[in-house]
Amino acid sequence: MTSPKPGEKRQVSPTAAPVDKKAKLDLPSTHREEALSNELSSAGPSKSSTTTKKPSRKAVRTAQKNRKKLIELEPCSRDDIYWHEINDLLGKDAVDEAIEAGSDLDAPFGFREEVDLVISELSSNGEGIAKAPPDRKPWAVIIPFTLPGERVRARIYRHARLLSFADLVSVEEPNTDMRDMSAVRCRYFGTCAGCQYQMLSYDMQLQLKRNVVVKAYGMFSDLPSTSVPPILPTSPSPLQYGYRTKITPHFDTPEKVYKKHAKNKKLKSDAAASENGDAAIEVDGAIEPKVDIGFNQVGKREVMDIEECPIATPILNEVLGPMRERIQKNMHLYKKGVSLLLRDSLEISPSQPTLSLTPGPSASVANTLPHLQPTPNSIDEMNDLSGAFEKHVCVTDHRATVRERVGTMLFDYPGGQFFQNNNSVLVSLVEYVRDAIFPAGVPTVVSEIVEPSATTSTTDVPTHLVDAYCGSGFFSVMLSPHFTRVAGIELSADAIRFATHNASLNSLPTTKCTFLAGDASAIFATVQDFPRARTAVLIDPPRKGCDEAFLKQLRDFRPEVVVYVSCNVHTQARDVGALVRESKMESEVEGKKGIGWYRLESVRGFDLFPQTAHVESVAVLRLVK
Ligand SMILES: C[S@@+](CC[C@H](N)C(=O)[O-])C[C@H]1O[C@@H](n2cnc3c(N)ncnc32)[C@H](O)[C@@H]1O
Repeated sequence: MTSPKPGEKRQVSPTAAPVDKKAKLDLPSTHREEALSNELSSAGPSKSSTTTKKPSRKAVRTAQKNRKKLIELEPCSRDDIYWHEINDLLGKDAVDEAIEAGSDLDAPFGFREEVDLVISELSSNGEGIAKAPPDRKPWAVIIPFTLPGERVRARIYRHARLLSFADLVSVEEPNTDMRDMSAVRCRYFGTCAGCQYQMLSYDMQLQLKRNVVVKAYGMFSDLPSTSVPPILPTSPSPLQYGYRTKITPHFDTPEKVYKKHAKNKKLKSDAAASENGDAAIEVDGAIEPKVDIGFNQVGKREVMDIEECPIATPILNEVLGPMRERIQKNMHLYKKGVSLLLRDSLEISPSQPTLSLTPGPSASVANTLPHLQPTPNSIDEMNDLSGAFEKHVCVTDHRATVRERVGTMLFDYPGGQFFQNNNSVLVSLVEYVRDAIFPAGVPTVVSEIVEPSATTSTTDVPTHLVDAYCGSGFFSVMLSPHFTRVAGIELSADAIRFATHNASLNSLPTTKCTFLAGDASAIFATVQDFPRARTAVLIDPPRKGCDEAFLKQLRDFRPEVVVYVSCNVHTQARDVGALVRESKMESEVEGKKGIGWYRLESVRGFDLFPQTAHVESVAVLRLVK
């Protein structure tokens, strides 16, 4: 038996024994999932079945579901990435052996056991990975905030397949070439799940992100190494703190917190307060207990109370404090937990044209606090333009209109919709995409619609742009000066309304940019009049990447150049690999030899998320004949 590919199914006996989670939790040094896996591996009618109560169907189903969850991984998901990394770290033989023996879910650690480990490498998810000590069976451990070569003490809290997760207790021997704790700016670093890399120099962060791109193409593209060009150095973000234009702090259901507090503290006034479904009391003018409002704690579902986030823009931090106080005072009014929205916006003056969802407020009114700060699209622009100082406000309403400036263009979009989160890097990102589409140099700005003749050769520069997954038209509008026609498609009808509005906000001719609400694959039917040899297709899908239907339509359309932008380099590598392979196979079919295939020309990471392990990736594919 060989180690299964991610997502490959393993049979689970329908007679698997039931799991009494509570009882297993009480076992000393035994973790819930370890207990679960032990139960499951003893599947089959038990010898003592005459004395043991028959498991209920529900219990069997739950046990099977839990096992399945640990084994059948969503391809390219976080867990699937770990699985690939573990296979590399432990070696195929060890993995196959454990699967063969059926011990791939039996962890060699107890729940909350503390172990000394040496970190072997960094996972693409940002944590250190260590091998279990030599006196244990081959197993891997994931520990956040650790670096390769470090000797650390860690406390195990969860198991998966051939893998355990642990909290970092202490770094016994730090990697002093990499770790610089004086660089850390956030007091919650090491506990908050938001940032992974504050202890690293920025150059080191960029190097690590390049490694993630390299590994992603190795793990998921399924291309020979000769088909993957050397991954380019990661493009830096001009701002490394104070860049994030959107944050979503949240809090849990207050009632739960009150009940827990009441139970723990046994407050005298609990009974009275509980009668109102509210165990909060006023102590010296302050509401007790305070509900934590902030971000998730690393490795836990618990929310941490965080009053400031140094990667967020200044206006968001200014608003966060008073907002938290207001909510805390009125916490008893909340029946459920809430995810708050704070979005950095330029103030929209009442005289300026804008669009909003229903009659909701825009960035000119309500829920905003003004703040003067430079618009950090480019340092040159900031220095050169006298109007570079614009008023920033914080939008907290999902339906309110947010405005951002990128270079010379303005964008409006609803607060709850997608927009790139790091404004400071967007001009360089667009310029990179533009230069990839026009490798011989950017043509003079195209101001009029001049349809190319039908006899154009493939060496002609692109004149048409398809913007798939276009959101509120960011790439369409930014790149429109270089094309005669632009067509965008996007699932969200609201985003499409804003894309159309953004074209007019930036005075683009109405005939130049057209936007369609629908599934991305529907775009190709609407651009049949676009000359394929002079069309560039830009793809910027959500994290899950493109589906088969879209990739098939794209190959059928066969544009001259494809630029694939993604916040998930793993699904990007998968899709790019498929595009290269399938297009090559198609081009080798008798009678189709002239259609050409896609060569992966370049891949480069962009750092849209400094201090975190995330990386945006831009892949460029060109049709070769
Ligand atoms: C990463 S965002 C990119 C948005 C835009 N390119 C930008 O830079 O602002 C991905 C977008 O794809 C949209 N989307 C998701 N699934 C889609 C689908 N099947 N077809 C078209 N658009 C889709 C989402 O609504 C989201 O706006």
